[in-house]
Amino acid sequence: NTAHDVTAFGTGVFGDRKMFEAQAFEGKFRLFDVTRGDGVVTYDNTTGTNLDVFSLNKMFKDGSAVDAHANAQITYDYYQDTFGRDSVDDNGQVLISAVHVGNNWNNASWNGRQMSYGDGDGLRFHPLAAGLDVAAHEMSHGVVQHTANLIYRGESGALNESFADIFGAMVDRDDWLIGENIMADGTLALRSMEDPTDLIERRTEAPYPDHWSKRYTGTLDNGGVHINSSINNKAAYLISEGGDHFDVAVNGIGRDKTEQIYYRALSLYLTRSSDFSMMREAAIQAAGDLYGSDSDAVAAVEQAYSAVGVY
Ligand SMILES: CCCCC[C@H](S)C(=O)N[C@@H](Cc1ccccc1)C(=O)N[C@@H](C)C(=O)O
Ligand SMILES: [Zn+2]
Repeated sequence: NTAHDVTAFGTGVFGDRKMFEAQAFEGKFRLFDVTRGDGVVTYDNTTGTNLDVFSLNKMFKDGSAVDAHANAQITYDYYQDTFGRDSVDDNGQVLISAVHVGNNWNNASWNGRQMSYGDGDGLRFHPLAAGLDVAAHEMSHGVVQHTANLIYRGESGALNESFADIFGAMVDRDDWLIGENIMADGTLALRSMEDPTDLIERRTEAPYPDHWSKRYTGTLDNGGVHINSSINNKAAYLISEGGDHFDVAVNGIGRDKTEQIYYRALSLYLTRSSDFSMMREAAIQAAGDLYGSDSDAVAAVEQAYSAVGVY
């Protein structure tokens, strides 16, 4: 009685019904998708044993498990379809998600091996697994780890966080907001790439920075990795959508070219200690490789980084 792929069904955190690949094994069904790489698997951390989110029929009722599993599949497919990348390591590594981690934990993480999702406290966050951009954010940390492996501190750490947000917004493609569907406190989102200053960052109680001159230089948050990420997020937004920012006009080139430029910069040119200035150079080089050194893409990258004060 070998395991085999089945189409299963479930209800997400917000009651949305969805369909996804799971596995039939020994008369039960479990959230192990054998059709993507070496697998996409989701388990319930409260009972602690791997693969144990199962159902006696093809209906799964744990909303966080359903959302985490479906969102991991969507994000796996994004990297495969957009860049030809097979999972976080480009070698099919099993994509593992754990749900119900911690006690009403208001966060989600990538720990070097797996994605973990908290349930949120219902005041700040709803269960974080419900956010497609959360799954894409966390899986993208895995991609960063297997490429530039940017040190998670200071400017390289802010780039690490920014790449997680950039690809998060490219997977959850209908806006430039991060966490917009899981906020329980009435705020617009956790972060905005379109206008970072729309939102107050809780550690500094100041608007997120949208220019290098406004960068955080303190020691909180590993030197502001979730704060200064907004400077690079704004540059990515401007490259794609264009706009006037601090009297610099940027002519946007769209999401498709923008995601290719960032993926190439991340996977070919950036290193562990790269800073914002090196990010500018890597993106110019990647844009030139892809679209020509005198292309609109190169011009957009130069304009966007100048607009946020990075040279
Ligand atoms: C172990 C501690 C957590 C490490 C930071 C993780 S990678 C992270 O950045 N998590 C995201 C979660 C997220 C993503 C998208 C949308 C909403 C929430 C994050 O931004 N966490 C914020 C709350 C933070 O840690 O400040
Ligand atoms: Zn992160």
